Amino acid sequence: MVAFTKMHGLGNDFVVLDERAAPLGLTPDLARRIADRHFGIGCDQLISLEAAPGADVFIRIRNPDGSDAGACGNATRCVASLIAAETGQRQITVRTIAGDLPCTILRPDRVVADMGAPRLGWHDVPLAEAMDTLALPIAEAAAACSMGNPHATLFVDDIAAVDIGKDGPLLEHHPIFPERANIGFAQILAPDHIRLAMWERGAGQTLACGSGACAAIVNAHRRGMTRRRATISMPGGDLILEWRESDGHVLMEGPVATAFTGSFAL
Ligand SMILES: N[C@H](CCC[C@H](N)C(=O)O)C(=O)O
Repeated sequence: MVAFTKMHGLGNDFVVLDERAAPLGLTPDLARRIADRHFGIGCDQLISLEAAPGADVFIRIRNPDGSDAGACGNATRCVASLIAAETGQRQITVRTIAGDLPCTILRPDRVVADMGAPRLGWHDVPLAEAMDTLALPIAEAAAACSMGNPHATLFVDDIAAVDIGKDGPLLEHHPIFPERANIGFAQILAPDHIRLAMWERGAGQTLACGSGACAAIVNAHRRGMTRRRATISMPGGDLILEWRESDGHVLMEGPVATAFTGSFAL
């Protein structure tokens, strides 16, 4: 039997598997089956912990469609809290394929993750051809950046008027995004408050997305719509984001929770 921990950040939920001692031999098909909410355990992302010399842990991030992701803000905070509970450390470095992310444990259920610096060039996202990442030709007000994974933020007047289940998948698969993209619909409520709804690449609509919240503050500030620090309210709750002026890193503060633990036969 394989033990798992079911965690979430703002309802963005994860099956966390510990592969530090030995790999489980997961394949995209197995990942899809574990992530299935009816025939499996169910989650927005499947997270594998792996040993990481020089960091506290490496996380491999898989979507419910079996694809890999380079970043996951909510899982980064969740895993940091898990490792902190094991080690008693207050500072945890979570390694991802996109880099090392230093995390600070504020409380057992509240973590700040340094998500690193966004990448703002069209080829970084990536986009299909050279263009201004602040003005994508897919909507009136749309901007893109990479947080280690591709994000587009569409600024809308009223999120309630958006048909996310229709527009989300169309934009995720738009030819402008050769690796697809995570799509955020953002409504500016105040210079320090953004409402955000997410359509995630490979996962669909989720209650929250940490890297999407990072992209929202970066893109909103670049467009002159917000300050560098804001509360991002998503259906699952609030994150506090700061795009730090001194080094350009994005800091994300928010809650983490363990829902339950269990085991299953692979
Ligand atoms: N939920 C995650 C992001 C998952 C991104 C994934 N859907 C991708 O393909 O990049 C977060 O909290 O940042």
